[in-house]
Amino acid sequence: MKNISILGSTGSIGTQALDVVRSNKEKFKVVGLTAGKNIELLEKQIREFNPEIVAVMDEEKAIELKRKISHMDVEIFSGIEGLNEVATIESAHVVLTSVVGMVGLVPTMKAIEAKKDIALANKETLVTAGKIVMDAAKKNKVKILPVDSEHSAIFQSLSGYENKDINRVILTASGGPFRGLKRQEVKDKKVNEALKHPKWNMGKKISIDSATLMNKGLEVIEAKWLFDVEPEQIEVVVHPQSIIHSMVEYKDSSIISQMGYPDMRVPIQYALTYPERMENNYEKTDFYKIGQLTFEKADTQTFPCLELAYEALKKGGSYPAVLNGANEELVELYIQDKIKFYDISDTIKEVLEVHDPKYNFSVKDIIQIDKWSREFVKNKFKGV
Ligand SMILES: NC(=O)C1=CN([C@@H]2O[C@H](COP(=O)(O)OP(=O)(O)OC[C@H]3O[C@@H](n4cnc5c(N)ncnc54)[C@H](OP(=O)(O)O)[C@@H]3O)[C@@H](O)[C@H]2O)C=CC1
Ligand SMILES: CC(=O)[C@@H](O)[C@H](O)COP(=O)(O)O
Ligand SMILES: [Mn+2]
Repeated sequence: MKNISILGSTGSIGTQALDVVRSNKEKFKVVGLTAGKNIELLEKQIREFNPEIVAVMDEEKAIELKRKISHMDVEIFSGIEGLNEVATIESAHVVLTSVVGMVGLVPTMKAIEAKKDIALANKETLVTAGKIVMDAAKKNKVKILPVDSEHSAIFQSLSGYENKDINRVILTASGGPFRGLKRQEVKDKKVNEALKHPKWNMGKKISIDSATLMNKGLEVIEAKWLFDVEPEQIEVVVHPQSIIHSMVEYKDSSIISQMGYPDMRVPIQYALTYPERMENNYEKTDFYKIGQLTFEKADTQTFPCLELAYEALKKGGSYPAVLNGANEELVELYIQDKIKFYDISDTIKEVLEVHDPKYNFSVKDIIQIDKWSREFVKNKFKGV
């Protein structure tokens, strides 16, 4: 039996992970769950999966939940300390980090220090503090098992090979809902259209990131830390069918990829069963229905966020954390219809230009730098 704690169990990844558990109750036991504020869904999950402890980020919602289920045998925590409790629960073997945003960094570090293997969906953790996280994982001898579909694909395509054998990793991108459009056509697009991802049903923040291509930029940075490759070895290829989830080219020019019908339960399951594979009844890939697998260059004129992420990665140090913090704030403003599509990339460009970088930093420093970047955005759009 593998015991799992899920940080962000009420989200897109969290609920799909619980679906994997639901179909395999003899293999997995849920010991911890967390939500941001959706206590209605969390309560249902508690009733179904009977965890030992749960946490709700929002303090008032945590109190409300305690009142509602006071008769049940589950401890309820709140705030970031609550997330840390769920991340470090004694009985957990693996912690799935599926909260959205850099708020996942501290609980992930706590889980690593408590020697839990990490099934990592929360890419912002590696974007902001990749070196610190990977060093801590090495020191504590814990595995970081990628959940993000592209990184799971690379991880699977790497089996048995060493880093020195790699020429490049090729991240595939769907191109997002605005693929093929030009700046003039994209500039006034509203959130409802940006949320219509062509292939995946995901949370709002990552869906907007897909529309701007920042998701691919964050994934380039995530790949650097997970696979110890240089920015020049990471290539992005637009592949609108989202069947090839990513690829590795080796020094002998062979390319190995992982493919399949786009369903996040597959990489989630693999991270939870690794190194074993487990049967499931998910949709199988029908190549005759798909017909063609096509490839395009990413349009970085229309979607500058991808280049901005490469630039932040190449500059190194605290630049990726600044890029991420600003992006999180800007995406939230865009979702609230307070700013326009190109305010996102324009502002990230500005904040990267004025940032005074740090090259040696702790998690505490990164939290400060993240805050500074968010303040930059808040000041720029004060009063909107
Ligand atoms: N969805 C996908 O297919 C993929 C997602 N990812 C990554 O996985 C992560 C999760 O994405 P996704 O599941 O789509 O996101 P969702 O928005 O669907 O879910 C986010 C989860 O985090 C919780 N949460 C939100 N804000 C906070 C906060 N401030 N503090 C604590 N908990 C919070 C939410 O709680 P509540 O419901 O109460 O708001 C929810 O449980 C992201 O980093 C994303 O980039 C990676 C690859 C694919
Ligand atoms: C499912 C997943 O891993 C997402 O990150 C997805 O890849 C987003 O698609 P884009 O390629 O459009 O960013
Ligand atoms: Mn992805």
